[in-house]
Amino acid sequence: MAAHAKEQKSPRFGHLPLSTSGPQETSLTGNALLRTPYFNKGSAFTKEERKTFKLHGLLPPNIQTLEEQVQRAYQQYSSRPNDLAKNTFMTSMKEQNEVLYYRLIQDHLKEMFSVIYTPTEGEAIQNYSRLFRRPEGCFLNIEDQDRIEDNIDQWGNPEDIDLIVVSDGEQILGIGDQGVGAILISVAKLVIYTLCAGIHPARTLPVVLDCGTNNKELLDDDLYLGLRQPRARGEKYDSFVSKFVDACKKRYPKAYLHFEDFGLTNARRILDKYQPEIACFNDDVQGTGCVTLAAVMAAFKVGGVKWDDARFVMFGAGTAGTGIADQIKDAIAQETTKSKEEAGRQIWCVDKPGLLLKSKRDQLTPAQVAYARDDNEWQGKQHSELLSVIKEVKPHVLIGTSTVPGAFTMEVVQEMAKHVDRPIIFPLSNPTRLHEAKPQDLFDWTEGKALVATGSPFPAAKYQGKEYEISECNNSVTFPGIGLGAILSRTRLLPPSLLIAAVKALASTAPAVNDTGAGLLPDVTDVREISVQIARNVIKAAVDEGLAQEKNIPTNDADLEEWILEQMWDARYRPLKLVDESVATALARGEAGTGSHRRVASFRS
Ligand SMILES: NC(=O)c1ccc[n+]([C@@H]2O[C@H](COP(=O)([O-])OP(=O)(O)OC[C@H]3O[C@@H](n4cnc5c(N)ncnc54)[C@H](O)[C@@H]3O)[C@@H](O)[C@H]2O)c1
Ligand SMILES: O=C(O)C[C@H](O)C(=O)O
Ligand SMILES: [Mg+2]
Repeated sequence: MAAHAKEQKSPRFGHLPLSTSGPQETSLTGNALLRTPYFNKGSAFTKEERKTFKLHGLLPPNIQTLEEQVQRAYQQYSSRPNDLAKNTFMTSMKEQNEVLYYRLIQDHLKEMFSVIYTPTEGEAIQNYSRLFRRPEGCFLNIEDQDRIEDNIDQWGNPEDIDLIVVSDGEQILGIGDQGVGAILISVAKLVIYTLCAGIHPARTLPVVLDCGTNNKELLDDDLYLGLRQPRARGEKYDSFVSKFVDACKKRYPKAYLHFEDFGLTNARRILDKYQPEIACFNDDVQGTGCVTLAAVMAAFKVGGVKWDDARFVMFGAGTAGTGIADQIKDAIAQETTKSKEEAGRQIWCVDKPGLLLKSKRDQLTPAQVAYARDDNEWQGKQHSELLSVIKEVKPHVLIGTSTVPGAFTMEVVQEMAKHVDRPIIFPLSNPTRLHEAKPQDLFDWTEGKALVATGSPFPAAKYQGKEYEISECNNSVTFPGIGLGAILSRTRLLPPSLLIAAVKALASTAPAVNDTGAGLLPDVTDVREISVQIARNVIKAAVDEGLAQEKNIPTNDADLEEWILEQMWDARYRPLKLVDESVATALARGEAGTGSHRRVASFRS
């Protein structure tokens, strides 16, 4: 449901582009209001609201607070037998009452994060066509390219959408092609944006680009809801993506575009094409690169490693692996006197055939070619499997984005530990079952010396009676804050300088500076505050680069932080004001009951 950008007056800053407080206006009453999750307060509608909005007789008489509702909802949640059932419960709750949904998660963030996001969301995606109840988001398909603009158009006026998350479903987490089920990764990433950075939930749009699927199980499933045909490639695919991006630019010129879980052959190519044209971001390449770099920086502080001679092995040089390598390369070049090319030589990439070598360059993606080694460096040496590469390179850092569970064996890890004091090991493949190693094993195999962060959440590891927090090195720590900064500054583009600014903010919040057993990255419960720091740096960088289109950005840090905070959406009930349908309809520019379910509920926010 698109929220109109009613200008908000702040006592401190005057005009604010985004509104997050004050009354909300709607023409909806009775059952229509109760069935609109963005407005519905259920048992918390006040006495006056029940009268004004004709709710008498539609609700039991007792009026509850949001806190009481959270208590009840949490009991219902807890009674669900497993994580997938809990995830389904939460999806239903979101369709009933959005404020309650977000408040419930906010109050139990640590416990629920893995249920509404990775890894359980992966399971929900795999079961999309079986669990389907109500569509959520915008479904575009490659056979209906002529309708893209119309379909996109249904979601609001040009001012209404700040953020679009889009996936084509080819490489969902590490579970591969999930076809139309990818809509749920777009939805989940948007939920994280709202929870962790206060992005207004009604000003976002989840999209799936259904290009067919090569997942045989889905193609053979009678209940599969997506296009039942092989995944399109080549010109047809490119024209689909291009028409989609053009429609977004035309319809929502201010929206920031987030690409998620595209396949290896497309993810980087699409980013490279659109990065110079619009404010866009690929989470798997850039978000992962940023968070991993921040974790590496924190580990270097603990382990005393210097950028000049640090050696890195990337296991799995796909979208995420090369994205991380690029961020690390840039950091080496920045922290030392080396050129980017020299910096790249401190990174060894291993993929399916082994170490990437120049002689095989015609089989490599452009992003991989940058890391291919000279064959003569490896003449007479084993380089086709990870253990031999570890023996030769003696890396300080080993990062896994391969989707190969257990690839970091005891032998590999102990070989690494022979050569460095504090082996830095990040198994990042999601979901949990695909991790290259389990954190507890890494501690056991290295006598507690390993510095570890993982892609999905893990319990603390124990060594000799002491507990070590395992930080989640997941792009969810970075993409919300980067998005918040991009949206509030209305940056025209998102060049690397803005990402560097984001990493600096994140790295400065790292808790494990003195090896106390704390994790290498901030905890998820702190992400909202960290998002403010990240957004502040991104906004400042956008201003410095002349990219910020928002005119009223405060110039000093304290004011800037307050300005950001005032525009972050929070899960609390706001007073409702009944307006004439013609006012609301004019605002929504649509006719009630005809367009998408967003349009039906015309309102100002
Ligand atoms: N923690 C995070 O924030 C984060 C972010 C993005 C991706 N990931 C995870 O990283 C994994 C990869 O994602 P991606 O988008 O880069 O996928 P991708 O398909 O682009 O890359 C995977 C790479 O691993 C390689 N690979 C496969 N089997 C291998 C083997 N036996 N040995 C060596 N390499 C092998 C593939 O050839 C490919 O290059 C997924 O599990 C994903 O969930 C984690
Ligand atoms: O979605 C996640 O949990 C992180 C990442 O984007 C992934 O693809 O694994
Ligand atoms: Mg992803």
